[in-house]
Amino acid sequence: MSVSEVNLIVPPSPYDKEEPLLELKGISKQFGSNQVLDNVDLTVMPGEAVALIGPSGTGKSTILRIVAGLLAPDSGDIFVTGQQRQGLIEDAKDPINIGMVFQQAALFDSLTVQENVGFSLYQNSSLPDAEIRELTKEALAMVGLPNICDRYPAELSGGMRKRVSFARAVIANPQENTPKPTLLLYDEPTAGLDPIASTVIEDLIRNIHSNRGCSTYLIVTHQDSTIRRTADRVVMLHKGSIQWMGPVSEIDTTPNPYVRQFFNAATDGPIRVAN
Ligand SMILES: Nc1ncnc2c1ncn2[C@@H]1O[C@H](COP(=O)(O)OP(=O)(O)OP(=O)(O)O)[C@@H](O)[C@H]1O
Repeated sequence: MSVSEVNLIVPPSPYDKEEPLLELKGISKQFGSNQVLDNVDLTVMPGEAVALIGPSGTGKSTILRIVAGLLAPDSGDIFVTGQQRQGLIEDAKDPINIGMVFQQAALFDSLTVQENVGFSLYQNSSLPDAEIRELTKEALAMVGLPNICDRYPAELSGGMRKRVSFARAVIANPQENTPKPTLLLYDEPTAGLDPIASTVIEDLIRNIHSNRGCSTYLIVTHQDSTIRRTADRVVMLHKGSIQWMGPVSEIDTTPNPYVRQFFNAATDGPIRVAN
């Protein structure tokens, strides 16, 4: 079965399309004396596919971890479907599902693929084992890996592990009364993959995106093909501040010097490379 033949596992969003799904207002974060984010404002509308780009160490993953509720900003406000976030994800649940796909697939080595994908349902639902198994099978079929339930992460290639982590991020609990929209956060999903494996992942991201329930995502990537093939809008970060944002169709035409330098891979320009 191909990825495109598989049905949605997350129901459609009941939310008003006009309300931002996510708003970051004046977000700052410092680690010791290192000012990593400096007054970042970012709005993501339902259905948007946004790529966060910029040189290494510029705060992209830090933004994802703040959006996921894993890290608290020093200052600034976070609104999720208009509701102000209080504390971290462990303190209060968000009104939407926020799933994060980490750079290193972050699977538990001692658990099977099936147990990894169903992990949140085993932890947070009272569903019987057989139903969780069925849901994990569907999620694995969605990422094009229908027959690997009983394998262990160590037995998979890097690309397969990433696809398993996608399945884990999109699995939904059918016991939740109100269907919630999902915001997916991808941290360098194609890093370290060969060009063909990258294309598989990019297609998968787009495919999950076209399913309405998981239609919004923020993706951090350095890869030119991943930016062009997965994003509608691009946000360029440099030293913790947004330097440019615009549609992906403008990355080759904007005169913005940061964008020009980044896509030309030039050493000359406002982005200074640490030696
Ligand atoms: N928990 C932490 N403690 C101290 N410093 C941190 C911590 N997390 C991140 N940093 C620092 O914050 C800066 C930004 O890191 P971040 O991972 O957000 O950058 P990035 O833009 O995602 O980089 P890359 O493209 O290389 O992944 C780096 O200098 C990093 O060393």
